[in-house]
Amino acid sequence: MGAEPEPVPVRPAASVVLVPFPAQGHVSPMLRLARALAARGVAATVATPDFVHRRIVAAAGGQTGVGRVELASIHSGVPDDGKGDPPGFASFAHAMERHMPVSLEEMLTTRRSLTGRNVACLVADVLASWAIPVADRCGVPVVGFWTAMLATYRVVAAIPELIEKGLISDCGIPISTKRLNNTGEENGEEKVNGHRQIGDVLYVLPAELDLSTAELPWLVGDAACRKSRFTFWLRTMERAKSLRRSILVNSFPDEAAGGDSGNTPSQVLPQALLQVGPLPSNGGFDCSTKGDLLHGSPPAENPSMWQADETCLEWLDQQRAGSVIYVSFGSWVPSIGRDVINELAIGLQATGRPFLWALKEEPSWRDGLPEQYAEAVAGRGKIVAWAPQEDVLRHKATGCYMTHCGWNSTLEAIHYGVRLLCYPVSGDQFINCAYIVKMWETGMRLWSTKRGVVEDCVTRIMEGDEGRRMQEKVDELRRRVMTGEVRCAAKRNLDSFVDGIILRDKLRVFG
Ligand SMILES: O=c1ccn([C@@H]2O[C@H](COP(=O)(O)OP(=O)(O)O[C@H]3O[C@H](CO)[C@@H](O)[C@H](O)[C@H]3O)[C@@H](O)[C@H]2O)c(=O)[nH]1
Repeated sequence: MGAEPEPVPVRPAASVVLVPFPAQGHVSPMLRLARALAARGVAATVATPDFVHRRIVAAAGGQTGVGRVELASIHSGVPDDGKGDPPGFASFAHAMERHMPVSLEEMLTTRRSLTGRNVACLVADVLASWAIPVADRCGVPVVGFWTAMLATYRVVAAIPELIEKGLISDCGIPISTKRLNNTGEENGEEKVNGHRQIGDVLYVLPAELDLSTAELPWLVGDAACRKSRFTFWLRTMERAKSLRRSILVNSFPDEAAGGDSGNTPSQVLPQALLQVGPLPSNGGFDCSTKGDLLHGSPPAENPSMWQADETCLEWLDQQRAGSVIYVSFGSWVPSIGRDVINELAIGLQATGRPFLWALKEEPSWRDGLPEQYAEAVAGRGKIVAWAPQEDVLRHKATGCYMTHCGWNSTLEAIHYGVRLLCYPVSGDQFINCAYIVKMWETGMRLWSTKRGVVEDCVTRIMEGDEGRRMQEKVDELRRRVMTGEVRCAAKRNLDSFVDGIILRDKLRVFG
């Protein structure tokens, strides 16, 4: 990041507690938000369940702070020895409703009795909606934080309408494979005032995305898993309704610019949605013409739950500029399957190009590799458990990124101007992929990991005119998002949120 963090007043203006959902893709942006608040003079504490806290403190070298941000632990009751992968959703879903509220309530009341002041605001990840009633009970104003695209928020907020219009059952299962953003033309509908009329379909997304009901975010895993994810979403969105003040969104203003926005209806939501992204990793926010574009300085240390393998960077130093395929499926997706991994491995080998693959050490991922694969690709293919991803993306050797389209990865690729090969797996990744491929044209979809398809797509993105056009498009998007008016608008949203906290804390009234 190029921008220097802003100077901070000696005495914090107000204190804020931030509660992320306990997954890497949520903890990282919450830490960034906390750093941005700290850079504006607010005392920020990121409170995570003990099983996350242990890992990020270990990654931060035993320190209970990152920069000026304090790290605090919430008792979860989830058995964990702090080693290996953190517990998954099934293990902590119960803890979020039963154990963690008690611990957070104690934290908020203890802080009040120690300082004589209420915490000025609690920022709750919308997916950590369990924290909202706790804040209400403690009389602490609460604001939401959405770590993904605003478009995805619109889709989940539209669940009641999706049910009402018969697109999904009341368990969230698609009733037909209708397009989510059907243009409606086949139904003889007309555009009125630039917006298509809502008929038996719902226009929550721009038409050119062409998403189907089979790509809805809660359709994860088998039938039982889908049902429980949908129940989770229903509860989450019910609680989100009480977030009357605002929801901060880690996306950039004008996500859909360049598309046919006439097809996107205005959806009435109960709160202001403030786009404040991409949140910088060091708390600074530079919206000059140069903006946060600089490649020179490294991203600030943001500890993750796994130790990054720093040998990646020496290895990248030895590769030709723009020659490396970086491959990662993030932190939160279930294994894509043994056969799929096997074909992908053979396809990557067949490209004859250097590749760096962040592949989890779990057998469900690694067992898919062909026998003696490491030896077969030695010198050209490097496989690590966890890469220093931002450093990898900003490295001049990196030519393209094969990704699951997690939103943080998507933002990081925009920030560092890297073209994408998209292999969405679950959740919001299909929506992100549709934006990348159809709206921004900064990547192409890898429909299968069959060796021939991998070889063909890698060649097209790395050498062809198609790939060159994508590079131009991603450079253009990067400039639009990281500099000038869009960047300034994100900064203004963040500043007005902070001014609101400080002012209302002074007046001891919020809302
Ligand atoms: O080897 C690695 C792999 C990942 N990362 C980092 O981990 C984060 C991964 O985030 P993301 O790309 O969003 O993927 P997930 O961790 O899988 O994120 C979950 O949360 C996101 C935000 O809500 C959703 O968009 C995703 O679909 C969901 O899977 C990014 O900051 C990466 O830089 C590393 O540092 N090293």
